[in-house]
Amino acid sequence: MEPVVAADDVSKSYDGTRALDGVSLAVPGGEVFALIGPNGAGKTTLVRCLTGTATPDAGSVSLLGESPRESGRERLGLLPQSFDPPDRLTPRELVAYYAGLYEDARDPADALREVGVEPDTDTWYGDLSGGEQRRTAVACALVNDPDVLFVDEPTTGVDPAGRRDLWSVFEDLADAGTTIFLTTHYMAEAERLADTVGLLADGRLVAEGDPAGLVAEYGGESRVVVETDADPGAFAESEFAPRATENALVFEGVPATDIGGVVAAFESRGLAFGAVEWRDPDLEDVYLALADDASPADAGDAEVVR
Ligand SMILES: Nc1ncnc2c1ncn2[C@@H]1O[C@H](COP(=O)(O)OP(=O)(O)OP(=O)(O)O)[C@@H](O)[C@H]1O
Repeated sequence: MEPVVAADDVSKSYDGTRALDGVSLAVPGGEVFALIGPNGAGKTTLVRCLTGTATPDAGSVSLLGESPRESGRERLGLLPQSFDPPDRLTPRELVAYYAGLYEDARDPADALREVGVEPDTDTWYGDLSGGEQRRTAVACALVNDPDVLFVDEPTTGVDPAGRRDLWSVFEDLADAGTTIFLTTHYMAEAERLADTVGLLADGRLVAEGDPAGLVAEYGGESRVVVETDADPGAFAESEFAPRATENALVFEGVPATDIGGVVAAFESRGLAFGAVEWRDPDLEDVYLALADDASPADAGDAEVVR
């Protein structure tokens, strides 16, 4: 079956900055694709190419089987990363404005309720909290009941409970057959929602696959994470070779039964430490392993993990 969203060897530069460098992907109908990657990796540029608001310098894109500029706008929902509507509109007025652009739109109040915004509020958009603004923006993107929905960082600025509410909204849409293309900096969001995750780094898709497959391939082993300021060098003469993160040391490959050994190693060295956690690797570990060392020189074609 023809993919709903497709990119074939897409490249795009801005004034000498190569934002996309030979990206290919295909999203089948009804799937959720999550694009992750560091700031400046090219995610928004890819979304813009796929939705027809930017034109690739090379390669081709298709949306619902057509050039994005030609595919009917009533079938597409788009929440751009920066959405800056007039401040002096209530959420209902704003969503009604978007509904008015389509022949057959949903009831604005229903769309607002779905994303958790009170449709009868008199508060202007400009006075809503950042999270309420983002939810209202999501309501604008889905008011035309699109077949394919692009959401560029939809939950940035939304509090954890609100984020989970929006995840349920996206899950319900996906269950009803909507194809969703999501970009996010929240790995838990990608892990929960996506059928397929693509990791973009320096304009190249360096890995692609289902979340569990990516974790199995790149996430490494289970690990003990110890909150501490201690230097990993303190363990040079030990059986452990920890790696430092911002506020912790990570002891990879240590089974749960050996937590005591790690704790004893801290105590015998007189090193201060806080919380001790044993956990399996997750998508964040994949991201840290791949996004950090991807460079244009060493990023080959995306390795597909299924
Ligand atoms: N309109 C533009 N003019 C010039 N450079 C641009 C433009 N849009 C993007 N870029 C550059 O292209 C690169 C990719 O940017 P892009 O916004 O696509 O990344 P991103 O992955 O979405 O980043 P973020 O996670 O910070 O939103 C960056 O180096 C950015 O500065």
